[in-house]
Amino acid sequence: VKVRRSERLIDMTQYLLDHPHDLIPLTFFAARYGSAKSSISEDLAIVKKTFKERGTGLLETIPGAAGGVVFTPSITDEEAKEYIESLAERLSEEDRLLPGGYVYLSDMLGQPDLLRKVGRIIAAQYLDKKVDAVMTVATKGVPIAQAVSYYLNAPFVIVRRDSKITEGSTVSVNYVSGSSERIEKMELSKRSLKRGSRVLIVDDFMKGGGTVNGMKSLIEEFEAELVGITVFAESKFKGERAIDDYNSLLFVQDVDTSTKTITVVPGNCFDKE
Ligand SMILES: O=P(O)(O)OC[C@H]1C[C@H](OP(=O)(O)OP(=O)(O)O)[C@H](O)[C@@H]1O
Repeated sequence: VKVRRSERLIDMTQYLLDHPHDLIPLTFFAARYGSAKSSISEDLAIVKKTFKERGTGLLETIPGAAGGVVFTPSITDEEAKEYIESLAERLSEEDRLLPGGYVYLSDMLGQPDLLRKVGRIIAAQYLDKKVDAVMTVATKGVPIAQAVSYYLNAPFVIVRRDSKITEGSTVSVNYVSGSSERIEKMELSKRSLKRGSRVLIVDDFMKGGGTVNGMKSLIEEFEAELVGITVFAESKFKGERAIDDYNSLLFVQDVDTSTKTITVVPGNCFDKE
């Protein structure tokens, strides 16, 4: 039975949003709606135009028999900036300062709407890159990595600071935990990453940068490739950070221990444009 255009457009949009980065042949949609490929092409042109105008993402058409369409989620700079500014404001208002200059984020990092938006914002930073895996360290980085992995349609891998037999054989590295000048160990199951994988590092918070540095050396141990680093928030760090090329969504600019207040502003991710 033939499906009307208005219904096709709604269902096709939903399908594309649910299958980011998948190559979907036109014949799939033609069969799904009992329509000619030419009608499907016209439908997709409408979706492509609307996605572009609304900043939903890119809809690329791959020509040829093995061709089809690929949806790559994105977000406009304006929408991302506006959202991050609202997060900065929220973080500055509430009592979130922890000892050692850390900031309490766990409530925010458990909110589905925040994770959806942050996942989309971070994934959009790597729109033009190929990412085979998203790497983070247990525990607070995990929800962010999962959100980003949805939008990139790439698996996420969890680096751990403790050994578990359920992880099988692992590769481990020692790293200096910047904030505490302590030598720590982190490890990743050997099964997690193939050689040559292109890996994006995400984490919830960066202080001394030791943790991110540890993940960088793990990626080298796996003979994989670092695509980029994005942290949800970073704090000022007096010492020398061993990482210079990273993105942060938020920056804890000022910490006043007497009034227990912090000033949070948007991070460096907008400076790079
Ligand atoms: O830049 P650094 O000085 O290395 O600090 C950033 C680390 C510390 C903190 O993790 P923890 O709160 O220690 O551990 P978990 O994420 O498991 O809560 C945070 O999630 C980053 O991973």
